[in-house]
Amino acid sequence: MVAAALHSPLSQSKRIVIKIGSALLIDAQTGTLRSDWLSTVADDIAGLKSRGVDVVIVSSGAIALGRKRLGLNGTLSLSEKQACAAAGQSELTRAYERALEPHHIVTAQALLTLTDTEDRRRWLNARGTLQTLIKLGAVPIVNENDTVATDEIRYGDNDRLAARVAQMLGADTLVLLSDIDGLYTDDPRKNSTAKHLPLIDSLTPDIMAMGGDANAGAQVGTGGMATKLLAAKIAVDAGCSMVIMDGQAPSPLSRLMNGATCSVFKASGDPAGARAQWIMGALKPKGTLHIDGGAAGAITKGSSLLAAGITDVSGDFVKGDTVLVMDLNDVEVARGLIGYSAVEARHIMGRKSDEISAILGYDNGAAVIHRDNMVITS
Ligand SMILES: Nc1ncnc2c1ncn2[C@@H]1O[C@H](COP(=O)(O)OP(=O)(O)O)[C@@H](O)[C@H]1O
Ligand SMILES: N[C@@H](CCC(=O)OP(=O)(O)O)C(=O)O
Repeated sequence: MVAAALHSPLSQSKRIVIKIGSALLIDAQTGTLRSDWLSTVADDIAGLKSRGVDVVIVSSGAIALGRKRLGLNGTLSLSEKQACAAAGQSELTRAYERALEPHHIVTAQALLTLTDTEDRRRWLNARGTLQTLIKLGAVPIVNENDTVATDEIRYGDNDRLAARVAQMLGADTLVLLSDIDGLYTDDPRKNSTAKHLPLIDSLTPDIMAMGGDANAGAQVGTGGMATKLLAAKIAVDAGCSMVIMDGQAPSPLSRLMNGATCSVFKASGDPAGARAQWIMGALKPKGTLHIDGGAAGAITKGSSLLAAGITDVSGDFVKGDTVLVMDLNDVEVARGLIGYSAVEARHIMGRKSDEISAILGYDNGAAVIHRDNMVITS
């Protein structure tokens, strides 16, 4: 059972993404899974969930496990890595299932590509699936979809994928379990005078330079410290604190709760604020929805926007685009990421949510704009 120490980086967390690197899961000598260690992680996860914390795992290890199963040694080509990932992924998922089953926790495999986290239509789909799994009490086990992820369109490391998942889900904490207890001023395996940094308030160019080259130090996995710093940038900008700790010994999350040495990268703001800024700033509106007085009242009180309150649709947009929401006097009330295309929105405007599937032949959910994807601007 995990009990939160007052000043632990996890003490205030409500939603945590935990990234587990290959070096922790797989024994470097034998290439086999460290299942005893994994069951202590499962105990920690069960403790967190019993306190009401949402937990999502991003786990590497498919390539390392598949390499052993397929009997491949030495440097691998990209297609060999992809083949190993395909052969190892089922074993990886099974390992989490076995570890969490005794706690009656359901696991769910989610394989994502770079495009799924960058293209907003796919982003909304992935987010919807993961949010639903969390709501149902399951623990999603995320990895990169290596089968389709070629060099140009792949992360290649799960540090940044984990940060994108944290951003997508509005997590407040991202924990990278690594083979090192945090960020040092230089690679401590090469420079014995390197100093440990317990708290990083700002990702200055000096800090970013401390990671050196990607792949430095990595024996079993990929990435080194450089990709962890890139992940930190994504996470803190999304209002999510990031922790790097040495996860090699058993019960890493309990140890973190009890004050284990780590590096904490402080979030700038909170996830809701960062998301609002993202919707308002970075994304150019592609269309406008006009809504009636009842809908304007409902969304300003925090409800999602339903089709029934929409009176007019203009512009040409697809699912995931930003649209403006105007009242009947042409005053902007809100803007947000829409769950339907312009064509679909024109078909369903003014209609009841339970009519959507009969009108379109499918249903992307009752919310034309979900409250989590909308900023009230009036
Ligand atoms: N400034 C630094 N601080 C800490 N570790 C560093 C630094 N620069 C490079 N490294 C190396 O990065 C390694 C961690 O990366 P990696 O092995 O890829 O971890 P993981 O498998 O958890 O993704 C460390 O073992 C260390 O050798
Ligand atoms: N998708 C790959 C991830 C590779 C990777 O990021 O490894 P690591 O540096 O150990 O986190 C796999 O499952 O092997």
